[in-house]
Amino acid sequence: MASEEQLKTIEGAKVLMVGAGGIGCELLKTLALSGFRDIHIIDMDTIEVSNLNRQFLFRQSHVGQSKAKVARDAVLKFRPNINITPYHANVKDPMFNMEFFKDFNVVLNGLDNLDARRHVNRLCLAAEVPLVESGTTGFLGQVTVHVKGKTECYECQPKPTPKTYPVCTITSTPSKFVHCIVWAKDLLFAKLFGDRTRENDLYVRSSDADGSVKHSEDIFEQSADEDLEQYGRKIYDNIFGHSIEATLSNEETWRNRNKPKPIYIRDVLPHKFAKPNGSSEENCANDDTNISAMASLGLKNPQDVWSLEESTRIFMEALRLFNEKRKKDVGSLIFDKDDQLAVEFVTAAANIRASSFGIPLHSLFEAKGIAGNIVHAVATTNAIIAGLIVIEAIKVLQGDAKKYRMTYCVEHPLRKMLLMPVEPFEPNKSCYVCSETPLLLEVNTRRSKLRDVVEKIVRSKLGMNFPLIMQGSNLIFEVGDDLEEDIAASYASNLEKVLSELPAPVTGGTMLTVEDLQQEFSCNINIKHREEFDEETEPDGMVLSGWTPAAPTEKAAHAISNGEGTSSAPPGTSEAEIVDDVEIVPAQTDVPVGTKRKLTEILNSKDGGSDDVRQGKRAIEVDDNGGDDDVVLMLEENPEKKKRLQ
Ligand SMILES: Nc1ncnc2c1ncn2[C@@H]1O[C@H](COP(=O)(O)OP(=O)(O)OP(=O)(O)O)[C@@H](O)[C@H]1O
Ligand SMILES: [Zn+2]
Repeated sequence: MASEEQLKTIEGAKVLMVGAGGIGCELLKTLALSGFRDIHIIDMDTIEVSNLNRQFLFRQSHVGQSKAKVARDAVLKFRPNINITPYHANVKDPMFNMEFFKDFNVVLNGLDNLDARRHVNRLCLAAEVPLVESGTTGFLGQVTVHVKGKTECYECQPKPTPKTYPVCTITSTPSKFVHCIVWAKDLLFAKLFGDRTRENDLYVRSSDADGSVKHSEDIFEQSADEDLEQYGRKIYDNIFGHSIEATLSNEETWRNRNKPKPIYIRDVLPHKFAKPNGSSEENCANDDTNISAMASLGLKNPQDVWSLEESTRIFMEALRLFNEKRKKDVGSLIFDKDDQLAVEFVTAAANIRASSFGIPLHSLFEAKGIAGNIVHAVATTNAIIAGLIVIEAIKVLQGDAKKYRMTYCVEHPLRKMLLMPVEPFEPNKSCYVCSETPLLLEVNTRRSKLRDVVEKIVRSKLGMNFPLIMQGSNLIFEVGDDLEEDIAASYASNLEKVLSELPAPVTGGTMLTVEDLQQEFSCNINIKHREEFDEETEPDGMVLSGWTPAAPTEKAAHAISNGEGTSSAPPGTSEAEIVDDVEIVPAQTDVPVGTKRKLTEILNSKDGGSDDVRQGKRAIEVDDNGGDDDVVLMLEENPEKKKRLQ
């Protein structure tokens, strides 16, 4: 229960929530029930069926409607006298500018992507409004507090880039199911149904009539004398048969690996693959996203693992359906985890490849999770996180800086849950966002074009949407709808010039100023000329640095991926092991049962004692503030140990 003083603060506060999804629904409900009376919500999405299992403010009848608006209506039903203002819009829209942000006492994020989080962080810094940031990944989650000048900003700690795999593992030597999924989704699916003019590492071979193998790109084209079944069989044999055969010819590759087995369709489906009788196509053909190869083959349970024959049938049927029912999309499709037919095709192709490489097969449900980079959301984690957001918001509104906590919800290797509150970190002095520290860009100024810097650095690494680039007082590039024609043309021509040949040349020693007026954000980049870059480790052909995390031994925060490397992981996890996008956090303590220790002591303890913890021999209570009520408990063997969570 809130104290009277807290209630007064709560009732007078104007709060902005960004995101009305899994965390957002919980948060809006908790805010309303805690007494908040003036809440604004921005969400750009409409409700999807897949949201209904956890976004409890939404019902089947709301599918297709604005999340922000429906969330408002649902909460007003039980709190009719409060003000909730919904915006069905992207938080990056220009209307949500610094002036808009300034109007709020606190901003609460319930987002799911790095881009939007960075954008909100920058506007909160510019408007000097405190931000309570959050994220969840399955059982993991965190709430962090960002107050300009007092605590670190959301970008003070570098975020990890999403996990990538070496191309050769994907194209030639997969050893895990995820490698097969990446191959099926990013190479095969893209090649067959996406933009064929794009570079694609799928290396395929086609056999001549006489059986010899020749390299051929055009096997992906259906030739005039082929029907769809022949076309499908040709592709199947090439990617699962001939190309495997070809990689086997390189003995060296297989010296220490299990050799894959080529698969030819005649051995799996010897007879013509007739269109199934009584298929349910009629029932589902109206909506593209409902067209399903599983439905037309009568396979119902997404949790079943298909046999090689079933995967082969799905592969052929999905290929047919794309070409017959979704012909208009073919050539421009991008894999989408909510596109049923795309998921079916990718699952089937990944499983056929997995069969070939002796990798365990997976169900469509599992494959979809891997392909969509999905860690299935846990409603309870969202509810816990929403509660913690409100607790921090109240502290922020009361200006109770000493009590701010960043709280991490950790799934321990033993699958015991741990809530871990830590004092927020100070701003990182080398953060290019909240301090004025310049960045350093090593680049070959005689080879790289301005376009490379804009795309690879300014947009991608710095997350700017409307960048403006200056060399000294010379404007060399700007994005905007209202540019005069001749200026727009000169910027367009600058993009194609190498840096050293720009009208205001950019060479070693030059300092660039990069601004995003919409984000009210600007930073400086010192340029250092470098001739060579390592293709493997520096694929961008340029390296941005000068922005380092705060020293890990003091207070370290890392990031657990949430969708796109978005959320943060607990302190003391600097050696966290990243396994398929989820960080596994090593246990870090050696404390006798029942002992209370300050969190910093525990995090700094060298010997770790983590084996004991992993084996369930100890119970640890972490009290970060000698009796403060932010107490965390990890229970091992003895389940009746004290439980006190906030
Ligand atoms: N730039 C943005 N502007 C406004 N809202 C955004 C922006 N980016 C993300 N969101 C919203 O943040 C919410 C995040 O919620 P959540 O993580 O539960 O994702 P979801 O899309 O609802 O579910 P899932 O991705 O798991 O299917 C979404 O409702 C999404 O629309
Ligand atoms: Zn910062």
